[in-house]
Amino acid sequence: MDVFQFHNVSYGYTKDKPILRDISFSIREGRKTAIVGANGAGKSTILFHLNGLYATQQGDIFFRNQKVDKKLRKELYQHVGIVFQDPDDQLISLTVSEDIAFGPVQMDVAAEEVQGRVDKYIKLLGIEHLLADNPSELSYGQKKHVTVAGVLAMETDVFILDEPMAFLDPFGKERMASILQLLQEQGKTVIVTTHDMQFVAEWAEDVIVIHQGQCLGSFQPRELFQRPDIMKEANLTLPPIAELMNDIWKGNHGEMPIRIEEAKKWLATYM
Ligand SMILES: Nc1ncnc2c1ncn2[C@@H]1O[C@H](COP(=O)(O)OP(=O)(O)OP(=O)(O)O)[C@@H](O)[C@H]1O
Repeated sequence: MDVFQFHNVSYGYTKDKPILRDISFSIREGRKTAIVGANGAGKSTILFHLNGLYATQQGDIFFRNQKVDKKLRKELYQHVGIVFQDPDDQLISLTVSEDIAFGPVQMDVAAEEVQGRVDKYIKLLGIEHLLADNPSELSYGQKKHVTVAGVLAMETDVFILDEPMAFLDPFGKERMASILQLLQEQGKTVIVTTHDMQFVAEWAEDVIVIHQGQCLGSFQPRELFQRPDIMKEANLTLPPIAELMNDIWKGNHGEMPIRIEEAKKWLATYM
């Protein structure tokens, strides 16, 4: 089943400049979906429609086959958690602990359960030592961990993360990758925007390509990397492993290796 469908959606921040132009695509339930495209392509603008922050101006959005009208748009946040690209847009409380509790409190989760979730997600993110700190005084990476914990604490079944890996150190990236994996194992739908094509290769099942406010299609990663026309039009680059392997693979011996583990196996077999 599709969790979201966009039908001919257009959107502009001002009347004279369309940002999303007649966009149609679907996002499947329980899948790991990446939305990719160059800076300014319109990815964040799409995400803000997915959790009801923005109302459609033209076209229709369907959430689990139900048209998103005024009423459903207001309820979407209970199903769809979103981690913004810039944590400063999201952190509002005076302590980390209050910030993580904010979402579930808004959703009328019982106090005891809220405390249980705060404890659980600070442990998962490894930020127990920050609990009493003021979020505004943390580093970018620490703030990001707090916002992720806050959205996890809402326990929605759709998770959206705008550039989850940006500016994280290698350890932070690993932790983020394992959280995304955990969400997938729990059967959640996870949607991310990213510029990191190696991450797309390693993680994504479906990739939606956006270029100048238009959708160039939905692909599986390997399929996309073998479409130089789409890659070029959307200003995307191959993931480093695919770039490296492309010269020696030359279409021989099965599928093009795009992941690190695949490349290792391929090299051990054929070189
Ligand atoms: N609040 C706003 N007011 C006016 N224009 C905006 C606003 N937010 C975004 N835009 C414009 O909309 C376009 C798409 O922006 P958006 O943030 O959706 O792109 P993006 O694909 O997420 O980019 P990036 O990869 O840089 O995050 C850009 O031209 C941007 O300047």
